[in-house]
Order: sequence, then C-alpha cells, then structure tokens
Amino acid sequence: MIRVDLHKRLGAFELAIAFESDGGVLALFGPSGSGKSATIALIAGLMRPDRGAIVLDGRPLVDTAQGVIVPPHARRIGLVFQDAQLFPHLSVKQNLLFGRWFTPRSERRIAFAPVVETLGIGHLLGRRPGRLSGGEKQRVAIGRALLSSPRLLLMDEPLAALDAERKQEILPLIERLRDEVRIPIVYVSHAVEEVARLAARVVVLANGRVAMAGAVEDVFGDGAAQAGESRFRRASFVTARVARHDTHWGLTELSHPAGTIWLAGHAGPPGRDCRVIVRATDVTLATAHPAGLSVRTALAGTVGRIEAGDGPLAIVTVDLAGHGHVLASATRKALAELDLAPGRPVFALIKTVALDEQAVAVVPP
Ligand SMILES: Nc1ncnc2c1ncn2[C@@H]1O[C@H](COP(=O)(O)OP(=O)(O)OP(=O)(O)O)[C@@H](O)[C@H]1O
Repeated sequence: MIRVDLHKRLGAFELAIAFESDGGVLALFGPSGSGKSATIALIAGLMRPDRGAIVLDGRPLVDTAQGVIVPPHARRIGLVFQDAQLFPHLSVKQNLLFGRWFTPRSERRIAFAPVVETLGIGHLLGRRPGRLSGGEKQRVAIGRALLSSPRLLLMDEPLAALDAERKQEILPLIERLRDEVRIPIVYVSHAVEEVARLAARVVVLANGRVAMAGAVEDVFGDGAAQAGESRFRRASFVTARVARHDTHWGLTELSHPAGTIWLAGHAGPPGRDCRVIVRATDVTLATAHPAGLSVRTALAGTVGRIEAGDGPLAIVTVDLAGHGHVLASATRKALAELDLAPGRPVFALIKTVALDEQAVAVVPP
C-alpha cells in the first residue's frame, strides 16, 4: 500500500498531487509534461518534494513536516525506465546481481534463478548490454529491479522504446510480476492498450494535478481522460465475456448486454472476462441497427458526452446498454445531420478487423 501527497515546484511548473494504491498495478496516465516522470522521481527519491509525505506499507519514506527523507537506496523501490540504463561495462549477470546489492540478506525475498527463468534471459547472462536488443535490455532492467526484492516497482514508460512485437513479448512478463510475484507496480504510460491490459486503477494527471482517478473502466469511458490527445490515440475499452469460438470462420464471440462483439482470432476460453480495446477512429455511429453492411458488431447505447471544438471533428462518448462506454470519433457534420445529441439512442458499429487478440486484455484481478 502506498500513499502519496506531494508538492514540488519545478521552474514554472507546479506539481501538487495525492493518490494511493492498494496493490496490483496503478497506472499514471496523462499528456506529455503533466508531471508523471516528476511523480516517479519523487517516489523513488531522485528528487525531494518541497513538502508532503510518502508512506509505503505503513513506513514513512518522506514526511517533510517531521523532517523524514529516506534516501533512495533505502526505500526498497525498484525502478525501470524507458531506456534500460544498464551498466555497459558489466555483464548481464553482474547487472542483475547489482540489483541485490543494497538489499539486506534477510530481506531478499526474490531469488535469482526464478527471475532469470521468468524473464527468459538465461542465455544472455555472460553478455554485455551493448550486445543485447532493446527488448532483451528491458528484460534485464526488469530483472535487476526485481532482484532488489522491492516493496514497490516504478515503471516509467518501460515499453515506449520498443516495437509492437517486443511490447507483446514483455507485457505478459509484467502481468506475471503482477499476478505471480504479486509486486505492487506504479506504471507510467501514454498507451491505453498497456493500461487496459495491466492496471485496475488509474490516476490521470493534467498540469501537475490529479484530474481523474478511479477504476480504469470508469476513467477511460469518460472522454475527458484523454482530452487533448489526437483522435488516432483516443481509445476506450469494453468489458465483455468470451461466449464461444467460431472455428469455421476463425472468430471469437464476446457477449455484452449492448450486443455481441466479434473479433478476429482466439480470445481465450469461454467464460473469461476481458477488456476489448476500441480505437475511437474504428467506431461508426448509426441511428438504426445496420443492415447490408459488412460490420458485425453493433452495440446499442445512448449518446453521452460530445466533445467538439471549432474543428470539423468531435469525440462522442456512447453510454452502452448494461455497462461501459465506447468513444467514437465522428465529424460534427455527421452528428448534426443524424441529429445526435446527448440522450439520443445510437448504435456503435465496430469493424471486426479492428479487433483481434492484441486488442483484448484479461481483466486484471
Ligand atoms: N528539473 C526541472 N526543472 C524545471 N522544470 C522541470 C524539471 N523537471 C521537469 N520539469 C518540468 O515539469 C513538467 C513535468 O515534467 P514531467 O517530465 O514530469 O512530465 P511527464 O508527464 O512525465 O511528461 P512525458 O510524458 O513527456 O515524459 C514539465 O513541464 C517539465 O518541463
């Protein structure tokens, strides 16, 4: 359990945030410059707050009112950054063991062999970081952080520098840290897909303040969480249950009270709840259930919030029948011509080709 309440002035920027996490993965989300990395640096002890407190598992790490500032190496916090920041002159094995250096023997809960096994880096132990790929470096960096047996892992955009394939390799490893090692993680990301896959709760920062906080479904269903992001990055997710696989056509049917969601490929065993990540640009709005269209997924709901500026485009939140929301991007012209206003019934149409196994995340515990 971590509780954070911090104030810090950085030039013209002022950070004033408070949040807490009970475990699992807490995502820190927000636009560039909103204060995510500064928050991580304050928790890790790389920067001192002007005032405030950090309490980890009941132990005050910072309490400026009492003059408490625990130095970084004594905080028992593991750090993983976007660039792995390995020591170039040390082998992979030495880099990994460095993680244990500051951890008293009695507190070493995480052993070397299982970490190496989980991360699949046994064959790399003798190599220097210069001879590793980006994904391999990042796995070693995660291993080094874990071997300090931290009480909390801070991950600052750990996948941002990796290509899509590498990301898909490392995401399941982070899920295992969450579910098997059961280490609490504060995870900074810009990517809705990563948050959907990993986090149960999210804190959205804007201009150094907590703009929203709560369960990810609630926060991402609200268009405001990603306000200001380009329409190509806007996405929402819908929690639905795997109903069956259609082996003939290679599709998976997911059930949701608003309608059936079809996706290409295999999304896990029937009965499993998952989050389907839907990009706003993949959603079409219709005032009637479609006929004569190739689209297979039509979810019933009502128009919620409409976010429109002076430009030609708008982002519409559709409140789905039953539960959840999807975001749709549409032209303001279309909304006017279809007379779509808050409260009006609407169908959100999603192309099956936009959804496959990679668009699906198991609901985090
Ligand atoms: N040492 C510093 N001195 C002055 N300003 C700083 C310092 N460190 C950060 N800032 C400013 O604080 C603000 C928040 O920066 P921060 O790196 O925390 O943002 P972020 O949300 O992590 O952004 P990104 O997603 O781009 O990494 C920015 O305006 C940044 O310019």
